[in-house]
Order: sequence, then C-alpha cells, then structure tokens
Amino acid sequence: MALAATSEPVSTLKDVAPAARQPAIEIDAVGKVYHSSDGAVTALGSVSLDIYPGEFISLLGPSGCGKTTLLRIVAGLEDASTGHVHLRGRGLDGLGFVFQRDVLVNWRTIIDNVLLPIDFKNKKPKAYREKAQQLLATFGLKGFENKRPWELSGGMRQRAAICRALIDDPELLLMDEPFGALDALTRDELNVELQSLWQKTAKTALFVTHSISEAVFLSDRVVVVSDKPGRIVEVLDIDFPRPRSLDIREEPKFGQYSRHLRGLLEQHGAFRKD
Ligand SMILES: Nc1ncnc2c1ncn2[C@@H]1O[C@H](COP(=O)(O)OP(=O)(O)OP(=O)(O)O)[C@@H](O)[C@H]1O
Repeated sequence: MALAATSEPVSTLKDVAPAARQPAIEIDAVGKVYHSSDGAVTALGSVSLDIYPGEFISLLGPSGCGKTTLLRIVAGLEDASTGHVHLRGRGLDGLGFVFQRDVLVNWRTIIDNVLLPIDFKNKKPKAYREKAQQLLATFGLKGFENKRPWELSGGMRQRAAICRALIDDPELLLMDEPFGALDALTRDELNVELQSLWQKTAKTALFVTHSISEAVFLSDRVVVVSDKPGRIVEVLDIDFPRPRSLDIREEPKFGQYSRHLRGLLEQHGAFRKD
C-alpha cells in the first residue's frame, strides 16, 4: 500500500484484463467557469480521469471544490467550458443519477416516482412496474409502494431515489452525496446496501462525498479534489476485499487510509482556519 502523496494523478487500474481496460467514463481535461453577476467563477481547473467498467470511484474534496459540477458535466446536465467527457456503452441513456436530496415528486406515489425516468423516456411503465416493485422490496420498501414521499422517513426517501436511478438498468450510477443528510446509523446501513447492490449488478459508480470513512468503505479508488478551482491532487487505491463489512473500519489499514486522506484534505483546503 503506497500512501505517499503524489503530485501526478494516478488513474491506472491494476489487475484488469487488457480487454477490459477501455474506460467506461473518460474525463479529459475538463474545466468549468461559471459567469454570474459577480464575475467569473472558475469551479474546475483541468480534471482528467479514466473510470473503468465496474469500478466504484469516490470524489472527495472540500465544499465548493467543484465535485457536483464535475458530476453534472459527466451527466450531461452542464456543459464543460474546456475539455470533454466521453461515455462508452449507452452514453447518457445508460446513466442513473442520485441527487443530494431525494427530489421525489410529492404528488406521485413512491412506485410512480421510481417509474418517472420510464415516463420521461416514453417507455411503457407497465413493463417496468414489476421491476420497480422488486427494487423497492430489495431496498426494504415493500408495502410502501403506494405511499406519498412525505409519509416516508429521509432514509426511505433516499432509498426510493436510488430505486428510481436503477429502474432503467443504468450502466453508470452517478451519486451526489446521496446519504449526506441522513443520520449516521441509516447512512451505515445504506452504505452496506449500496455496496451489495453494486456488487450484484456490476455497475460503474461515481460517488461524491464529504465523508472520508464512507469513501474508504465504498470505493476501489478515492479521488481527492483540491479547493476551488478543483483539480485532482491524488487518486488512492483502496485495497480491501469485497464484500466489506462495517467492521473493516476498525482495521489499522482503514485508519491509515483515513489519516492519509485527511492529511491531503488539510493540505488542499478542506479545513480553513478563518
Ligand atoms: N450555476 C452556478 N453559477 C455560478 N457559480 C456556481 C454555479 N454552480 C456552482 N457554482 C460555484 O462553483 C463552485 C463549485 O460548486 P460545486 O457545487 O460544484 O462544488 P461542490 O464541491 O459540489 O460543493 P459542495 O461539496 O458544498 O456540494 C462553487 O464556488 C459554486 O459557488
């Protein structure tokens, strides 16, 4: 395990057969400048990263460093000012997105919220209803299909939002701090459920978080992004076998990874002294 900070981002994947080495997501020198009434804000410097099929990658960085911006550019919700993103496979049609807040539609039932992407894509919801029911059952929401979002807890709503992201069987799962607003126990529970689902379905996952331990627990690689304008300062391989239980957080290696990442975040602006 090499934990030394490097100035060059590392984006190679070990132990992968050459045929599988085509990235699922290629982020090539992506930069973003926002123009507002207060002037120009450079949210992202120049970010390059290759993400391989079936990888679980976390973006970890200080508030405002451009993590959401990068995710939105990958999802095609935002244009890059410079550089480009290339998605293999189904492209944007193969994306599932889970936002910071669940953004469920209050006037739709839970199952109809899960079916929303199917409606948007003008596919026949009937064919997907059984799948929606299965997904909701997998995420502990059996019996809540016909409730409205306000009748569910925050954790349950976020589970429903994950089901919605999965309904059209995406190849790429983009998640923007999906568990940030949840209590610690629910967050742990959902981390384990997410890992299990990701392992079963072999999706490529790009996950934004502020939590060092969540990033280490879930990821194959943790990408550390510097303070605004965001750039990659290091990509850390997390070498724990899968499936991982929450007990790995007690292991010395987990502590080493966490300390190393905390040190990088301190160096790169996560803990301001002002
Ligand atoms: N639409 C916009 N117009 C102008 N500035 C924006 C816009 N969206 C984001 N920004 C600015 O770009 C920078 C990066 O924002 P972004 O939301 O990507 O950061 P982040 O790392 O996801 O933050 P957080 O972790 O707090 O969610 C911030 O300074 C933000 O104020």
